[in-house]
Amino acid sequence: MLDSYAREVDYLRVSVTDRCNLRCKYCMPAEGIESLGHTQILALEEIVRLVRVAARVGIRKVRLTGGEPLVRRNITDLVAQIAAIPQITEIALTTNGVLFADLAAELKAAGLTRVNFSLDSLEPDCFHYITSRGNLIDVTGAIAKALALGLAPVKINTVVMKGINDHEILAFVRLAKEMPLHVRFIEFMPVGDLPFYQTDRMVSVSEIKAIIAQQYDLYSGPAVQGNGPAKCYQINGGLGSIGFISAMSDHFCSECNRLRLTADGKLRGCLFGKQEINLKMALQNGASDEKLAHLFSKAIREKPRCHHMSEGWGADNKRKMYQIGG
Ligand SMILES: Nc1nc2c(ncn2[C@@H]2O[C@H](COP(=O)(O)OP(=O)(O)OP(=O)(O)O)[C@@H](O)[C@H]2O)c(=O)[nH]1
Ligand SMILES: C[S@@+](CC[C@H](N)C(=O)[O-])C[C@H]1O[C@@H](n2cnc3c(N)ncnc32)[C@H](O)[C@@H]1O
Ligand code: SF4
Ligand code: SF4
Repeated sequence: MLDSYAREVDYLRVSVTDRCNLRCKYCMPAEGIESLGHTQILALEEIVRLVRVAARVGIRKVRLTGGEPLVRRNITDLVAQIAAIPQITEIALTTNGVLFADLAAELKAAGLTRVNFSLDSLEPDCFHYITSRGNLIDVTGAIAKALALGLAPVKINTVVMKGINDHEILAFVRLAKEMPLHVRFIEFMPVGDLPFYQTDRMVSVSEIKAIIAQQYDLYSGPAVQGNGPAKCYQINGGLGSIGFISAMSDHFCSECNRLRLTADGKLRGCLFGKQEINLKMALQNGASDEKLAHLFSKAIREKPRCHHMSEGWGADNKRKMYQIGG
């Protein structure tokens, strides 16, 4: 379905949980997180019903995210049930990878199409520092497993932070050159009013490109399969590719194609907007599929033209990235 700015909205990002087994400094504080209770989050059957209804208004691609989607119990059943909805042509996952290796084969058998991994450092100590508790080897093992299972294209999301991991930019490019991995450098966004965010920790895409240009020529090539905002480039002789997600310096809102469903059942037209439609409440009040479809259409019609992130997150905006589904 087209929104008010003639953008085709066919992509739904579903946050299946606000919980996570890591504490990446750019996303969650290390201590003091209060998770939603079981009764507050959408049941798996409710998620499946909402995706089925969303398909009626034109949603064709679904991405499971969070929090960490793989900490949600019975996630494989959810994948299988969404994959069984005839209009849904793609079901993808964004994960930190920690639990992926053990679940990979069953997720693929259930119908998972592809997977994006968050990986911000290739150095064990730096990785542990950024994630507050993670082991790099779990994630590299998970990535190897995804490649072995042919869940291609396998993408890597790397949030670049000045003085933290910006010295590894060229190492990530080398990784994308030597392996069939699609590394996307992401600008650090001030999502969720986090104390760790500082304007001078953000490294812009143009700064990242200047560092890469010291050693590599990037050139435009065939687009990598995807529905997201990354701009993709090839490396001479490379097996993978490099992408840039310039959420801050050059936002991509004019091409936005997505809605977001939060773990507690709120439908959002924009990652940064404050407007939400309470689908959990509608479900509890016995809403029919027609009524729910109407609410999805309303979210699409009222999708904002673009974000206003430079104005800050707003003290009244209590939402965090891990609650919205990054
Ligand atoms: N500003 C903004 N950033 C987004 C949006 N969607 C994704 N991002 C950023 O892009 C990163 C990568 O997103 P992924 O979850 O891997 O999904 P994707 O890029 O849509 O996936 P592909 O379909 O593989 O292109 C996220 O972590 C966010 O930082 C969005 O709608 N707005
Ligand atoms: C919130 S996580 C959820 C999925 C999963 N736990 C993971 O880490 O891939 C989704 C994505 O959001 C990104 N993200 C979180 N906080 C961010 C921030 N402040 N700026 C930019 N990207 C951020 C992460 O890098 C990750 O790729
Ligand atoms: S980015 Fe993903 S893995 Fe890291 S804390 Fe946020 S939800 Fe967890
Ligand atoms: S900031 Fe909002 S409008 Fe812009 S791309 Fe992200 S979700 Fe879409």
